[in-house]
Amino acid sequence: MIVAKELCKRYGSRDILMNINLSVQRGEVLGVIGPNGCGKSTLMKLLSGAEKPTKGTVEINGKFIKSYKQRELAQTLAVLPQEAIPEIGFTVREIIEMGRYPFQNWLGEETKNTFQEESIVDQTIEILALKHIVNQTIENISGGERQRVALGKVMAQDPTVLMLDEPTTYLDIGHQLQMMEAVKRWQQDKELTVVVILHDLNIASMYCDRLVLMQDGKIQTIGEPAEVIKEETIASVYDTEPIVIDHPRRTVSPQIILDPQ
Ligand SMILES: Nc1ncnc2c1ncn2[C@@H]1O[C@H](COP(=O)(O)OP(=O)(O)OP(=O)(O)O)[C@@H](O)[C@H]1O
Repeated sequence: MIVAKELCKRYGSRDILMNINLSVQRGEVLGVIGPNGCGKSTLMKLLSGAEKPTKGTVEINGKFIKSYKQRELAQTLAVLPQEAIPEIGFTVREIIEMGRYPFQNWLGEETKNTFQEESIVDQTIEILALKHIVNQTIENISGGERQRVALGKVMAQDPTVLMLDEPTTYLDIGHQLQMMEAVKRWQQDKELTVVVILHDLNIASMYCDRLVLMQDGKIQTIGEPAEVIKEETIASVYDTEPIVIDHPRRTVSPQIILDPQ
């Protein structure tokens, strides 16, 4: 569970985030949406402890984030940043194994049951359909495969809280859905708490329990997709005139059709 209270972030003389209050329940997927530069990544940096707020607090699983030790935080929370840096020269399997570092002692031995840990790496490779390329080095696989490997590394970390910054960038529509389905299955199996930044509002509407729509460093609206994905709201925040329709096969996932004038 994540609780953010009165979060503010200022860079120099610019207020980037202003008085953000939100909570994410255990097992909930919260999507963060909003135009470029509205403060989504900054919010994720504060929620994950990568940056300190100018004011306000963040609690993860009932404990203030600033009081976590680094290793303890890495055992609780995994973050997939916007541009996950590829580990050049390492194989796909080696990169996924790196997700286990927080659980290893200084000799590189697993501090949990070894059989179970081995199977986490193997399960991850299986779930993300990476078996056929496990021994290939990262520079010799496609951009979409690289994105799945980056997710694999955080999956192997076996966190209770997961934060993803635009995990579907660079993916074709088939792989976007494959990626989101993998996250959803994993999230449901382990009752993970997930915060995910998404630019694609249709994907956000389909995969998130609630959405927080940000504008100029503030929360514009927070609620279920049907409460947030509304023509007048999207029009005012994104300065465009979209058409919002019900998904023909789902009841709770409004979809956006663009209609440039
Ligand atoms: N370290 C920093 N120093 C100064 N300004 C920053 C810093 N990091 C971000 N900003 C500014 O804060 C604002 C919000 O940035 P942020 O990356 O959080 O936006 P975003 O909503 O994630 O954008 P995008 O959708 O383009 O990724 C931007 O105007 C950015 O230039």
